[in-house]
Amino acid sequence: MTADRQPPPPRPLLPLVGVGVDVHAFEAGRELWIGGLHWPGETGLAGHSDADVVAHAACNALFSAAGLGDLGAQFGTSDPEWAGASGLKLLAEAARRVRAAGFEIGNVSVQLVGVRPRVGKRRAEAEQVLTEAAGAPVRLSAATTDGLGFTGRGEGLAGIATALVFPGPAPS
Ligand SMILES: Nc1ccn([C@@H]2O[C@H](COP(=O)(O)O)[C@@H](O)[C@H]2O)c(=O)n1
Ligand SMILES: C[C@@]1(CO)OP(=O)(O)OP(=O)(O)OC[C@H]1O
Repeated sequence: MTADRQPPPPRPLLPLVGVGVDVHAFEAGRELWIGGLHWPGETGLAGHSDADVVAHAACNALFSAAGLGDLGAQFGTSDPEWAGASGLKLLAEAARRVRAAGFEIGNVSVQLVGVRPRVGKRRAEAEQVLTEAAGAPVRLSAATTDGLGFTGRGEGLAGIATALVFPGPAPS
């Protein structure tokens, strides 16, 4: 059998988990977008897109679970389509690609690592827009790292996510 006639891989019988991380440095003069929300008065993050580390970590976790690589592989910085793109746009497109690859999405959980913004007071709002974008439940939590590391020093923010996907209906 030649390389281009390999049989398709067996369909997984169990749900598949994925992991995702994203980090961006603060950059003065940029707007801050986190969890699909604008945070007025907060310093923004440097990036080719809006640098929403929560949405990006969620995308990375979804791609990881579905075996689709990662954010950079799917949304290259050379593509003007993603210049300035919102995290919600990237998350909606990531979810679309995961479903197109034959998976249903169970849920995504994301933790923001950093001191500011304080996500607790806007958690419900962020979870709503992220869930709408993914078409599946997305939960958001946060931790400060107690002053340690680059997040503790206020140099940037990190997002860490897990995602669960499961095989969709078998193709007929
Ligand atoms: N950006 C953040 C960071 C934390 N929180 C909330 O504060 C709690 C305490 O944080 P620790 O790092 O000291 O554990 C945390 O559990 C969150 O509820 C937040 O809202 N936004
Ligand atoms: C999102 C993309 C594309 O606009 O750019 P950035 O906003 O810089 O974000 P990063 O987390 O470095 O992922 C790479 C790219 O996919």
